[in-house]
Parts: sequence; C-alpha cells; structure tokens
Amino acid sequence: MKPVSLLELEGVETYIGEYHILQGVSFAVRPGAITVLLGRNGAGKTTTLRTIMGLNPARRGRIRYKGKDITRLPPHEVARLGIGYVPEDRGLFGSLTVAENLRVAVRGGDLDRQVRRRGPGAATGRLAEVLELFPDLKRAWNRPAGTLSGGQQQMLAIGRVLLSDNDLLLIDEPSKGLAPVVVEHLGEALRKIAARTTVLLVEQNFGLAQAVAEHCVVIDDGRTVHQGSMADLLDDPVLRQRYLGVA
Ligand SMILES: Nc1ncnc2c1ncn2[C@@H]1O[C@H](COP(=O)(O)OP(=O)(O)OP(=O)(O)O)[C@@H](O)[C@H]1O
Repeated sequence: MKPVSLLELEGVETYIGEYHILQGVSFAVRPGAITVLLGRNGAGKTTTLRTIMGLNPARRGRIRYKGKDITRLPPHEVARLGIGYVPEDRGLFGSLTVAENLRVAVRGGDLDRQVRRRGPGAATGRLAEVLELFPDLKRAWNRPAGTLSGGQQQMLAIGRVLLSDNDLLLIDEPSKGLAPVVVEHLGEALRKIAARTTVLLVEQNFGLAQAVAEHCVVIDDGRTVHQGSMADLLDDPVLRQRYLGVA
C-alpha cells in the first residue's frame, strides 16, 4: 500500500554552529502533489531542505522517507534513496556546457553515445522528456552554463535532477531573480513535473506558490505554525498577513 505521506518531519531541530535554527519543524508531504514551504526571510525554509538532505543534520526529531528513518543519513545516501535537491544557488558547473552539466547527473555513466555524437535531437527516454519540457536546453546544448540567462540556468538545474530516478524533488526558490514571464513559464513546467514526481518547493513568490501548490506549510522562527491546503490559506487573510506579510 502507498504510504499516505512520502516524507514526514516530526519535531525536527537543527543547529548551525551554536545557533538553534530549527526549533520544532513538523509536517508531512503527500505523494503526487506540490507542497510549498512558506515563511518570511530567515524563517528556516532553506535550513529545512538542507536538514532533509542531511547537509545540516537534525539534532533532534525524526525525518522519514517512504516510512524509512533518514534522520541521520549523509547527503549522498539521501540522494541515493531518490530525493533530488535543487539548491537556491542552483549548483551548476558554470564553465561546463549544458550537455556536460546533464552528463554529470546521469547516474552511473555517460549520456547516450548517439546524443554525444549527433546532439540533443537524438535523445530518447528521460533526457528526451527533459528537453521537451525545457526546449531552451536543446538550443543552448554546447554553451557553458555560466553564460545562460537566470531562467535557463534554473531550467538546467531542475532538468538535471529530473534525469535521475527521483521520487521527490526539493526545490529552493526557483523563481528568485527571474522576470515575471519566465516565472510563469517555470510554473507551467513545475505543474508538468508534479504530474509524475512529488515536489517540496520553497517559494517567496506567493503568486507562483498559489499557482502551482496544492498543499502548504508555513514556518516562522524555525517552527511550523500552519499546514494545510493552499485553498484554505487563500481563504485566511489573517494567517497570510501574520506569517507571510501578504494580503
Ligand atoms: N551558516 C549560518 N550561520 C548562522 N546562521 C545561519 C546560517 N545559515 C542560516 N542562518 C540563519 O538561520 C535562519 C534561517 O535561515 P534560512 O536560510 O533557513 O531561512 P529561509 O527561511 O530560507 O530564508 P531566506 O528566504 O532568507 O533564505 C536565519 O536567521 C539565518 O540568518
């Protein structure tokens, strides 16, 4: 039977150095939808994603993925279980081309020989799907990632984690620094991605969050203060004003 939650955090507390950053984060991510993590600047959203990945390990509390306790696993083992992470800085290799950045992501090997010889038009399988989702990557195939626009870099970063067999994607503020039209495009791509992969999104752009997410979790001062449907949050101006500062 499919678990009701794909990922569960229970009373998670994280320290960075001597600072007690997460002081009680608890929420569940349901499979097959986008859950957005909301909260003011410095609330602890990025730290929550990093704690799930094992990059800032939890000192107290529990994190379960598909029912398995992953609280103390190192990042590479968390990744191996099928959790993909797109950090806020996108984590691309700026001097490597689009093709090379994607090649690095293909588990256990290289991009298909045909693709290397004949270019992205020869792609099949997962790579073909990624290139259909983000056609810009095909056009920029041989360009260094560092020369792409912010939106293209974001597409490359997301495309890269889609190439691995991930069941859950953690994506940190994908809209940051992007023009509104690019954000709209990104929203469409996220909705398509969510049709096959569960997504936990950190997003300050409330318009984008509202457009793509089904569920939301609000973090304030390192603690979960609300979790529920996005529809309920939209119906609750007091909650929005109090924790998000949006009317
Ligand atoms: N390396 C660090 N050393 C000390 N404090 C840190 C460190 N990294 C983060 N913090 C603090 O932890 C708190 C939570 O940061 P975090 O980046 O998780 O928040 P956030 O909700 O993602 O905010 P933002 O949207 O601004 O990135 C902030 O007060 C931040 O200053």
